[in-house]
Amino acid sequence: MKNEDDELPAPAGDASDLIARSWQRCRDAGLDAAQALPVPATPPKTLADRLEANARLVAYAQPMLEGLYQHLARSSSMVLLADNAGMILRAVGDADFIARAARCHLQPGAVWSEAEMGTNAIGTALVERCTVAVVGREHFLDRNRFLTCISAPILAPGGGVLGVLDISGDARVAQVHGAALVEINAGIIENRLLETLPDAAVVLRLHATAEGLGSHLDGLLALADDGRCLAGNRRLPRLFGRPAGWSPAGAGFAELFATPWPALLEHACRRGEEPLAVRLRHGGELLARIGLRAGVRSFAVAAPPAAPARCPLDELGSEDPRMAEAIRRAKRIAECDIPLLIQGETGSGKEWFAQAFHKSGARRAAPFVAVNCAAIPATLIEAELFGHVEGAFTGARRSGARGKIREADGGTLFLDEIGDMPLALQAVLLRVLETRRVAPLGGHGEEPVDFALVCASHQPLRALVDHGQFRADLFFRLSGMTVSLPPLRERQDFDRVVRRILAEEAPGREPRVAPAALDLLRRHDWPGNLRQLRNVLRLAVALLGDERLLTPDFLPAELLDAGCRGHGESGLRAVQIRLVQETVERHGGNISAAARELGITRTTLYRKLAEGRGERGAAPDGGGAGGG
Ligand SMILES: Nc1ncnc2c1ncn2[C@@H]1O[C@H](COP(=O)(O)OP(=O)(O)OP(=O)(O)O)[C@@H](O)[C@H]1O
Repeated sequence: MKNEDDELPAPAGDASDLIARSWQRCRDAGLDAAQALPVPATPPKTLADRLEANARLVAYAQPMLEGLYQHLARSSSMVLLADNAGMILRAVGDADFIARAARCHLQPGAVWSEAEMGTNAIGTALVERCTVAVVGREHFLDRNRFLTCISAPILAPGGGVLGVLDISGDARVAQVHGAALVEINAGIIENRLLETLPDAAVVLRLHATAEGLGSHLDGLLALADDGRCLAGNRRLPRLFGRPAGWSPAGAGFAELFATPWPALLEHACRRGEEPLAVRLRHGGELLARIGLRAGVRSFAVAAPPAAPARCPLDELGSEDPRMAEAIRRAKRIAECDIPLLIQGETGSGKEWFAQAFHKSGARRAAPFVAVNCAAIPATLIEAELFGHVEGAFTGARRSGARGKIREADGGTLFLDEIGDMPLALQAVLLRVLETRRVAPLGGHGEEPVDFALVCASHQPLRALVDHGQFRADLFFRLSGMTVSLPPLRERQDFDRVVRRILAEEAPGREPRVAPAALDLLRRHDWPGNLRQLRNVLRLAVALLGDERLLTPDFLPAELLDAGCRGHGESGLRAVQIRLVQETVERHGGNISAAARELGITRTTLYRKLAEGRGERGAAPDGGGAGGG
């Protein structure tokens, strides 16, 4: 039988010093080409941590992974993203090849550094900091020789390597143009990271010719609002006649350009993205397209509102560990344009969370536009989101409509219950997210839009993807960062939540909550979560009038019945007893008055009091507090 290895490409004799250097490093490190596959050592938590630490990288790389894979589809290959330690973070590819690759741990969570896996494109690109192809038997470890891998490093805006973009495939299938593909796409990811740097107020795209401006060959320069240079992309040094690896970070605008900074801003404000010829300090001229970042668009005219003293996300109740974790994660990306997905039961505060997220970011001065995908008939969502021109369809508004996406331009679009969005529309939304352009129904042209995206769902979106009800590519696009809000019944800061809502509902006269009432509230299941709690407390405050003590009498009767279900009969009995004791106390020991108020007989009331004292023979009557 023919050995599969015989069909593999042999290492090109002088294939490269680069491969030879890598093999030497492997030998020096004591790696053995025949070594067995170790048991995977990475616990899933580590992968989750790395995904979180690299949230911006993952968010901007994901569309590139999918786009690249479309080029390669059905060619026994996959596209991978690894972090700067070589850990694979994401993989998109043929199901068959993914399964084969998993046999040598080429999968998310595995570390493909040279030290772990010998010469391989990911690990070797990280060491050599350049695009690397490792073909078949060029791999140091025997078990990896069925692969051909091509990787390009992804450089951080401020310098250093952030990660690696890789195409891996069957060594018998030639990866034509693979190196160019990974390199171009790595450059595009770098550009997106630079364009969205949280501190950048202005991003210049520079090119020597008008025809070349706007392509992936542009030099990019990110600047703060005072003209200080923050970072440049890998094409910038050549445009400024500097050596590769030169960084503009820290330089003032006037150190690089002879054109004055205010003139540049004025041009941007008056002429938008129309190219401007800018003079360089050391001679020569480049064409510049000036991008003013959303949220700071009007900074040349008026300063953007200052960030609030306390982060709005912190106001949501960070005393609960799960809320604190959700807040901590969201705060990490609040200043960047990474899509946030909020999962949580109905009424658990997803929209409030989204609003606080918006107010915590650079777009806080721009609109927050919410769309509930479950509340709009499927036939109308498209017009609602994308807008329509006059008479685009029967029933269309005569004047047309801008559509929610264009209303959110510059700000944040919140898509609630995204899981309910029809599949056909998911494809349209994906296109808008990819192109950042929107075409109103019945119109001819597309318009550019710029918004941060926050989505929410009470259904686990991942499960919808697994059942084919939600597009996987859209899911990855939406979930740059996912946070889960705990249901109210599981919140450890329940008492504080009650007090906070009471303070909001009865400002200046916050009532005290009697222990029995708090007990009742704590025991309830709260299927409607914060919304339901607020409604219950709002009603209680209305009934209280001038009274200052919120007792169980002010709570809806069904709270007692429904809420205690599932807590067992003894729990129910304890609540009933506490309720009876409190009522008697409030009536100064007047049993008849208390029984009248509770709607039970005096005998039942005595029995409850006896039960409370732990006296024998006090049988429960089995009814609710109002029975007897
Ligand atoms: N952090 C909070 N503190 C106090 N009350 C809150 C908080 N968050 C939400 N609420 C209350 O709960 C109500 C519902 O909140 P929200 O609309 O954000 O929930 P949701 O999870 O988006 O609900 P749905 O799943 O039905 O869309 C709000 O109107 C508000 O009264």
